[in-house]
Amino acid sequence: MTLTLASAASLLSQHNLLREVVHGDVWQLDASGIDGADTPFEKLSYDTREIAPGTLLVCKGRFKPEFLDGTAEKGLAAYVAETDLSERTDRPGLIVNDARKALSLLAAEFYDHPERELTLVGITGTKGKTTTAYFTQAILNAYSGGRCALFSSVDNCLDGHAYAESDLTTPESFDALRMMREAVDNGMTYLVMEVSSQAYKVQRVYGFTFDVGAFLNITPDHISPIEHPTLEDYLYCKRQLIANCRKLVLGSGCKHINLLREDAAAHNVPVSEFSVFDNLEDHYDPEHLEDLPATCAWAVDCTHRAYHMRVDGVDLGEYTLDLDGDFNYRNALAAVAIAHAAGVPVDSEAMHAMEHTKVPGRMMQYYDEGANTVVIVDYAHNYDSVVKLLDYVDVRYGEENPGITLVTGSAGNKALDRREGIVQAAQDRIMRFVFTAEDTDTEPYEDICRDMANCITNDRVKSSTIIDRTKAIESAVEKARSDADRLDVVLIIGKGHERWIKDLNKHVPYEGDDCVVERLLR
Ligand SMILES: CC(=O)N[C@H]1[C@@H](OP(=O)(O)OP(=O)(O)OC[C@H]2O[C@@H](n3ccc(=O)[nH]c3=O)[C@H](O)[C@@H]2O)O[C@H](CO)[C@@H](O)[C@@H]1O[C@H](C)C(=O)N[C@@H](C)C(=O)N[C@H](CCC(=O)O)C(=O)O
Ligand SMILES: Nc1ncnc2c1ncn2[C@@H]1O[C@H](COP(=O)(O)OP(=O)(O)OP(=O)(O)O)[C@@H](O)[C@H]1O
Repeated sequence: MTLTLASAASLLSQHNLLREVVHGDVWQLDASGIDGADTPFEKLSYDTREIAPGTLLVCKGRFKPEFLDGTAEKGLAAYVAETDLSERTDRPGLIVNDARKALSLLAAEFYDHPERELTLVGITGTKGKTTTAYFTQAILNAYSGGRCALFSSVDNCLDGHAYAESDLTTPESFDALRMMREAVDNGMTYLVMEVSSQAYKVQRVYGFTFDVGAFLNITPDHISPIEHPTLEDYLYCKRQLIANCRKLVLGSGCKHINLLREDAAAHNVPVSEFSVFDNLEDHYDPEHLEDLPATCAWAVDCTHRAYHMRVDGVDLGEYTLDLDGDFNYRNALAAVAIAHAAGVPVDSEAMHAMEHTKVPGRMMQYYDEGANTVVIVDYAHNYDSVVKLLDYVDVRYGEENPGITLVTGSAGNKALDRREGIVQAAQDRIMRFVFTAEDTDTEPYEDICRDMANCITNDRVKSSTIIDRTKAIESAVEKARSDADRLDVVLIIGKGHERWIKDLNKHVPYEGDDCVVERLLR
């Protein structure tokens, strides 16, 4: 479909976004009288640095009028903005109530609605989005012969098998639609994407309807001046996925679950809830398994190395994942329920496809038997995920009473609640903290580590700060290996497989937690 000034004005008007069309001193509702109003735009962009001849520019967010200087020479055809920018450009402007919503609608039109050619799966939740998205993609790929694309906070995949590092958990709407078009042109029929609360806050998924939406869980996170002012706002944004999906897969036990059910009922969205039990006998009579929830999983034995799964009342048998942790079995059950809601029959072999899926930087375990040491590199970085990680250590290694060291930092300038959360989750269960650098913007690493150390209230736990992350890991691992009499578990969290650390919000090259550990244990 071609996008012109006249058709863009008409689309924005239909969605009650258009205030007026400005061209010099002339302000009007009808764009058709403007020279070139029916000439197709060659390009759509939200960045002046990307302008080429025939570009329609959408000015959004913290856009500055001076960015327009010199854009006429580069080929700016017209712009969309929330204010009249005629003082900086003689190009016509579509003045709108919400430029981010406009960007999403215009991009869908510009790329000829690729979202309509894909079965769209959107996954939200505080924790488990990436893992569940990878698991779901594995099932849908197995079912469709490799026709499932993925947008995740780790990587994007537009052809079912090649992965490229991503910037955001949920891409900007324009980028999402551009990549969807590429995915469709590559023959993809499914897209699994993570949907962050920010995505709804800043309209990155405006106008999208997900064939299946999944709401995994909600725990405090992402509360800061640049994300969400309150937990209520965080949850409110996440809840928008329910209003914008056709079927909902919902994690039972979610806080405020009644509100989430009400959301689904208010929007006529059918709900499939899933539950996970550590120990089935504590909850159900093994003689009456017909009483079980339709979609659930339970640990096969006390080692939790395998789970039994049941979906929509059908027994799927035992699952053993390549990724340890009860939480990953919960993510796996979510993926199976999502795939079923997306049309995969419960008895399809594809339902087992995620058993050998690994997710970069999640639950990577290393053993040094000679030194009686286990090292785990994981992406836990808030209260709940650290609790869950320590629960796993307890189930797997608890009998050996290990000495646990936690190597952790926390994000600078945002998600401020994580600092206290991580310390509180761990301080009564570990031997030692090593505080270190994690991604920051302007806030110094030293201040973040000091903040975390100041949250310690248990005076039995040891702590030290080594800002250089490589050195922090080296020190923690070497210390653990020096004492072979007792089992040591070193948990290195918050960066996963990332090969950079952000300073001043810019990527600074970094060896990677997993690579440091592999080098040390070689
Ligand atoms: C708060 C927020 O959503 N910010 C995002 C947003 O910023 P923005 O629109 O204000 O953009 P900006 O960078 O200030 O610039 C304003 C506009 O001027 C344009 N520009 C800029 C310079 C220039 O010379 N010319 C020009 O036209 C920019 O392209 C932009 O369109 O748009 C940018 C790209 O369009 C995003 O990169 C940026 O995300 C920031 C970096 C970010 O990190 N956001 C985090 C909080 C986030 O979204 N996280 C969630 C969460 C994750 C989770 O659950 O783990 C996520 O989905 O990733
Ligand atoms: N279902 C879950 N419940 C609680 N914690 C989980 C769950 N799944 C994973 N985790 C923990 O959270 C970490 C991040 O997992 P994952 O990347 O899948 O979640 P995410 O929602 O994408 O996270 P984020 O938005 O913070 O990047 C894992 O390394 C693990 O420690």
